[in-house]
Amino acid sequence: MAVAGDSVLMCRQINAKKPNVHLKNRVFGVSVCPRRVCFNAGKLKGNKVRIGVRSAIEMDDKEGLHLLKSFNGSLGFDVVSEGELRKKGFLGLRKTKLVCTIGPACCSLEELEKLALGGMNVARLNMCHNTREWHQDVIRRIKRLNEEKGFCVSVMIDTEGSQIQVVDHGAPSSVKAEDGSIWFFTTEKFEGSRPFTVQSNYESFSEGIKLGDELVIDGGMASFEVIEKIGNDLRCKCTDPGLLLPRAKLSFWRDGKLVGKNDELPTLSTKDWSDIEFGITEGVDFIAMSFVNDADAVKHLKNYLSTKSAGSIRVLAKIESLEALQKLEEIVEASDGIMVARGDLGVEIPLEQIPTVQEKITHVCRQLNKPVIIASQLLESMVEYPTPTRAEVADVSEAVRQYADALMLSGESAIGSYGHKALSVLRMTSSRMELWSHEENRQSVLHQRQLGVSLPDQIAEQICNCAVEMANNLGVDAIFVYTKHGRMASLLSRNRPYPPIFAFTNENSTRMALNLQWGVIPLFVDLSDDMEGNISKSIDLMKTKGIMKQGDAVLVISDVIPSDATPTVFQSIQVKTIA
Ligand SMILES: Nc1ncnc2c1ncn2[C@@H]1O[C@H](COP(=O)(O)OP(=O)(O)O)[C@@H](O)[C@H]1O
Ligand SMILES: C=C(OP(=O)(O)O)C(=O)O
Ligand SMILES: [K+]
Ligand SMILES: [Mg+2]
Repeated sequence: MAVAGDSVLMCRQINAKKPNVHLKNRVFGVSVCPRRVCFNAGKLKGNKVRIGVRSAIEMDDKEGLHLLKSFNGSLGFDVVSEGELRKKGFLGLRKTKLVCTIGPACCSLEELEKLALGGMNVARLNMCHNTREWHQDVIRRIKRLNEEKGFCVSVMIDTEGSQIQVVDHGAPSSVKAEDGSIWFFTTEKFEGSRPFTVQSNYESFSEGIKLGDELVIDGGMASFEVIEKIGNDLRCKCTDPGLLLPRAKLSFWRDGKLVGKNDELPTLSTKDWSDIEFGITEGVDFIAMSFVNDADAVKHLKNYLSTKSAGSIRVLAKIESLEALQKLEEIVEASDGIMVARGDLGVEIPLEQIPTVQEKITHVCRQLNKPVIIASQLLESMVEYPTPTRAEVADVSEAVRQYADALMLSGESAIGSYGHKALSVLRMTSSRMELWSHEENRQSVLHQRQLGVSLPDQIAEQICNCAVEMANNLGVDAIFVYTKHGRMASLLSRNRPYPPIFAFTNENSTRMALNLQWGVIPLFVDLSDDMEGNISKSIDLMKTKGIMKQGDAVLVISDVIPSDATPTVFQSIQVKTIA
C-alpha cells in the first residue's frame, strides 16, 4: 500500500481509543504504533496532542528500540535570559536582538560585561579599524565572559571591503567646509593634516569624473563641484556647506545619478581574506561581508568556509549599494542573514528612499527566512549626548514594528560616551514596541511564500506555520523546539509568535547563530535520540529551577534527526500542560 518516501499526516493522542491516519489525503483508521494509537484530528482532548508528519512509513515500533541516552541534567540558559525570564515572565522577554559595535569606548572586560548584562546578543568588530591584536584581545575577552560568567554573546567580524570612496582630512575630528571654499582631493599620502586638503584611499577615485560633476560627502553631509582635474587629483568648490568627518564616504553624481563607481574591485580584498582567516582561527560566529554586489561573492565565501571546516560560521551580506538592491533576492537566498547597512546605502541612494528600502529588505528577508539587522545611525546623537532625539526613538520603533530580527549600534557603543545608555534605549524602545504590537494584535499576516523545494523542507515549514498559529490561539506560555541546525527554530521565528521560542540544541554553533533570530532563546543541552525523553527532561529541569510552574502550557516542536535506529524523519507538535 505505502512505500518508503510516502508521507503520512498523523494526528494522534496518546492513549486515545479510536485510531485514524490520513494517508495521501485519505483517512485510514489503522493502528500505527503498537504502543500508541492514533486519533482523529478534530478530537483535541486532554493535554497531550500530537500532530506529526512521517516521511517513509515504518509502521513497526522502532521508536521503542531507542536507547535512552542521558540528558546531562543542566539547562543551558545564559544568565541574562534566565534573569529576564525570572523578572518579567515568558511574555515579558524581549524579542528583538541587539548588536553592539565594539570600539575603544567599550573594549575593556568591565565595559564588555556591562554591555552583555545590558542585553548585547552579538558583538560586532569592524575590521576597518584598529589592529589585529586589538581585535584578538576583544574576541578572547568576550569568550572568557561567556565561559566564566555564563553569557551568550556571539562574535561578528565585519570586513573592510574594497571601499574606494573613503576620504580623510587628516585631523582626528570633523572639519567644516564653508560655502564657496576651494578644496583639494588627492591620492597623495601624507601624515597629519593640510588645510583644505582631503586624502582619498584609492588611486583611481577620480577615473571617469568630469568637470561639473558633483562630489558628495557622506550622502549629503557636504557637496562640492569638480572645477579642475590635475592628474588623478581634483580641485573642487564647496556648493553645499557641511562637515567632513574622519573617513567620510565620498560619491560622485551627474544629472542626479551616481557615477564613477568601480565595480571591478573584488568584494573581498586581500586584507579581507586575511581577516577571514583570523576570524576562522579565533572561532567567530558571523562574518558580515561589506559591499556585496551579487550572490556569487557570498557563495564563494561560504564554499571557502566549508573547505576550511568552518562551514558553521554564518555569512551575513551587507546591503549597501545600488547593485545589491538590484540583486536583493539572490543575495538574501545565498546568505545566512542580511545587514541593512544604511550608512553606505545612504551614500548610494537618495536618503529619502532609505525607509522604504529598509522595509522592503526586511520583508524579503522574512519571506526567505533569513535574519535581518538594521544598522547605522539608529541613535547617532548619543555618540555625544546622553539622550536620543525623538526622531531616533521613532526610527528604532519603526524597525521593531517592521519585525527586524536585530538592531545595531555603531559609533554609539564603539566610541560614544553613552554606549551603555544607548543599549538600554534600544532595549526599552524595542520592548515597548513589541508589547504595543502584541496588544494591538498588529501581527501582520505573512503571505507565506513557500520556501521548501523538497518535501521535508515544505513539511518543516508547514509544521512551524501551524505550530505558531496554535501557540498564538491557545495562548501557551512558551514554545519549545529541539533543533540541531536551527532550521525549525528559525522557521518558527519567521512567524513572529507571541510566546518566546526556547530552542534546545546540542550544537554550539547553532546556539550562537540563533542569537540573531527574533524571539529565539537558544539553550545548549545534551540531546539524546529519545525525543520524548529530551522533552520531559527539559520540562522537569525548568520546573526544578522554578522557571515553569504547574498549569503553564508549552507547545513543543520536535524534529527527530534520522539515525541508524530510526531512518525516518519525524516532526511533531505537542501541547503540554505542566502537571
Ligand atoms: N575597532 C575600532 N577601533 C577604533 N574605532 C572604532 C572601532 N570600531 C569602530 N570605531 C569607530 O566607531 C565609528 C563607527 O563605527 P562603524 O559604523 O563600525 O564604522 P564606520 O564609521 O567606519 O562605518 C567609526 O567611524 C570609528 O570611528
Ligand atoms: C554598517 C555599515 O558598514 P560600515 O560601518 O562597515 O561602513 C554601513 O555602511 O551602514
Ligand atoms: K566594515
Ligand atoms: Mg558600510
